[in-house]
Formats: sequence, structure tokens, C-alpha cells
Amino acid sequence: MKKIVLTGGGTAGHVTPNIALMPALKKDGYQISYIGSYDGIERRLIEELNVPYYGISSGKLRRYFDVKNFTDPFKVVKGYFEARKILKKLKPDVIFSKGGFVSVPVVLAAKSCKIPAIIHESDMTPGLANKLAIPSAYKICHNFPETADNLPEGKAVLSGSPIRQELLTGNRFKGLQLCGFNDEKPVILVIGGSLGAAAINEAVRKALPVLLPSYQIIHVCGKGKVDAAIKNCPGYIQFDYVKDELSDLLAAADLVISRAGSNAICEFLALNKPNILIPLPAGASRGDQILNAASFEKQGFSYLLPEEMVTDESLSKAVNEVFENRETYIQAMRSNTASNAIDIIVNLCDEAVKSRKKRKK
Ligand SMILES: CC(=O)N[C@H]1[C@@H](OP(=O)(O)OP(=O)(O)OC[C@H]2O[C@@H](n3ccc(=O)[nH]c3=O)[C@H](O)[C@@H]2O)O[C@H](CO)[C@@H](O)[C@@H]1O
Repeated sequence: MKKIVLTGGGTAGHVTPNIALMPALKKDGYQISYIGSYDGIERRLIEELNVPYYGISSGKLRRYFDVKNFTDPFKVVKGYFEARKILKKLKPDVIFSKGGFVSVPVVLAAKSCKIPAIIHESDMTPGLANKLAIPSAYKICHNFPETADNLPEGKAVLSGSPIRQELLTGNRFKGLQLCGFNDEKPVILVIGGSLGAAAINEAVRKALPVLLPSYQIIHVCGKGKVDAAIKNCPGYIQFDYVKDELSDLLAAADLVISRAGSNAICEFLALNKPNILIPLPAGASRGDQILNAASFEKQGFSYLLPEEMVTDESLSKAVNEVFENRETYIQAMRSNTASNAIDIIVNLCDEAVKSRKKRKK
């Protein structure tokens, strides 16, 4: 039996690609375990899949000043020793890391235990966590072709991003039924990234009087961000975070309004969903979503609306424009030949396992 440890967390975007790999890894004979933080979103998402979960101490490494900068490095060092202990006990043949801060000590510990670690970068440029992990990685998978310029030669593998296969088989009717919607008006799905997005939530709610006469709206607004005051508004439904229902909600959607997290946008592309992207601004991040969204706009897959330009008016104008031109967006997305990320990554894991066995002989 081959053994693999998956790691990654902090936001769902560092977990869902790992979940997408699980069925294929199991089919290929891997026994799967997961290392994440004690209390991050990954714990909830993985434990309910009945995959053995090991929590380690995790801290965020920042490039800007924060009082936590004095305590977090100790948490990361603690996480490293905990990860080493877990790896020595589990003895995996290979590690796959989807990134996020919790993954750094795991990849470093894997290197010290001589276990090959494959890491994945889904954004255009590597984040700080992956930058720290790159020197210890066996291979680095990436989603955007442009990312290769920032990766060491010989280690980069263009894989695309693994997408949960169940998202591709949603049922429009079930999605409409779940929302209490009908088939008469087109449906907009608003999804603000795995943590929600306050600016998008506010603009959408303000635009409701203009949008609701023509559209029905599903609003996935993030944990704790449901607005109780507009709970009973016909044609408008809110969810905080959606799990299995997402496939049916996506199937019901004619148009999506979203942040530009790389996994979410690859899912829209795979499903050929016309979309409006409002990337997380550079002040609140390293600006990776702006690059992701610009690339998708350039390829004709998305309509880009910068957050500083979002108002109820600009949003409803964008919705009408994208809806009118939806066929043009759909055609552009259809002509994109996506790589099969799941097969590429599982094969890479096998290659790592074999090369490790050869080295041991
Ligand atoms: C604030 C932040 O740090 N954002 C980053 C984070 O975004 P974030 O975690 O939002 O990542 P993505 O948009 O890439 O992925 C979100 C994932 O969660 C799923 N989902 C979301 C909401 C929901 O209710 N249910 C659900 O299943 C989506 O289908 C998708 O698979 O990781 C991405 C990938 O590295 C980066 O591009 C983003 O910049």
C-alpha cells in the first residue's frame, strides 16, 4: 500500500484541490492522511470526509508589521517538530501540499525525513508560504503557464488545478428547487471566495432593487455574513458557505459574480459559466487575484470589475452586459483545452514514490 500525506489550509482554496485529488489517489492505491492546523477551515472540511486528520501548530508569516510577528515564528517552529513526529509515525511515501501557511513546516519536515514533497501553486505568482517551501520541494505544480518564469528550472510542472469532479455533474433543476426559484428568470450566483467578501456583499444587496425585476439571485456570502433583514425577499436567497449543494447551485446559475481566487475561477471555466470577477485588491493581499482576473479577462473568459469601481450601478451594468453577451464568453471558454490536473498530479506522486524506492535500494 502506498501512503500519501496531504497538507494545505487557511482558506478553502488551499483545501478543495486536495479534496479533488482524493478519489483518484484512492483508486490508485494510496492510503491518505491529512496534516492541517488545529482549528483552520481544513479541519472541518477534511474530518467530515473520514480522512485521518492530524493538527499541528500554525502561524502566519507576514512581510508587514503585526504584533503577532513576535509569537507566530515560535508557532511555526513548534509546527515543524510536530509535523516531523507525525511523518515519522505515518511514514508516507510522498507528500502533496496545496500551500497556505500550515503547509510550510510540513514540507520542511518532509525534506528532513527524506520524503519527496510535491507542492502546488494555483496563483500566477508564488505566495510567501510556497516561496519558503520551494527549495525543499521535489516538484512544483502550477496552474498558470506564466508562473513557470518564477519557479526553479527542472522543478516546475504545468498541471492546472484539480477540480472536484462532482462540481461538473450538478443538476439545474435541483439547484432551482433548493432555492425555491423558477425557470422564468435567469439566475445569478454571487460567491465571494471561501471567506466571503464584504464589499461584494454590500454592492449586491444595494443593487437588489435594480436586479431582482430581471434576475433571481443566489448569494453565498461567507460565514456569519448572512443579512437577516433580507431573509424573506422573493428571488433572493443567502447561504453562508455551501458544500455538496454547490454543484447544483452552479448548474442553476446563468452568470456568476465572484472574487478571483484561482480555484473558483478555474471551476467557472471548466463549467463554461459567464462571470464577473471582482479581485481582492492589492492592499488586502499580494495582488494575485488581480493577475488571475486580468489573465482570464484577456482570454475572453471573464468581465473584470475592479473593487474600487464597484457600485450598485456599475455592478448591474456589468450583469446586463455579460448576460447579453453570454454566448461570446461561453464560446471563448469552450475553446480552452484544459489539462487533466488530477491525472498529472497522481502520476507525479507515483513517479516520486518510485524514485524514492530506487534511491533507497
Ligand atoms: C483571501 C485569500 O487569501 N484568497 C486566496 C485564497 O482564496 P479562496 O480560499 O477564496 O480560494 P479560491 O477561490 O481559489 O477557492 C475557493 C474554493 O472554495 C470553494 N467554495 C467556496 C465557497 C463556498 O461556499 N463553498 C465552496 O466549496 C470553491 O468552490 C473553491 O473550490 O486562495 C486562492 C488560491 O490560492 C487565492 O487565489 C486567493 O487569493
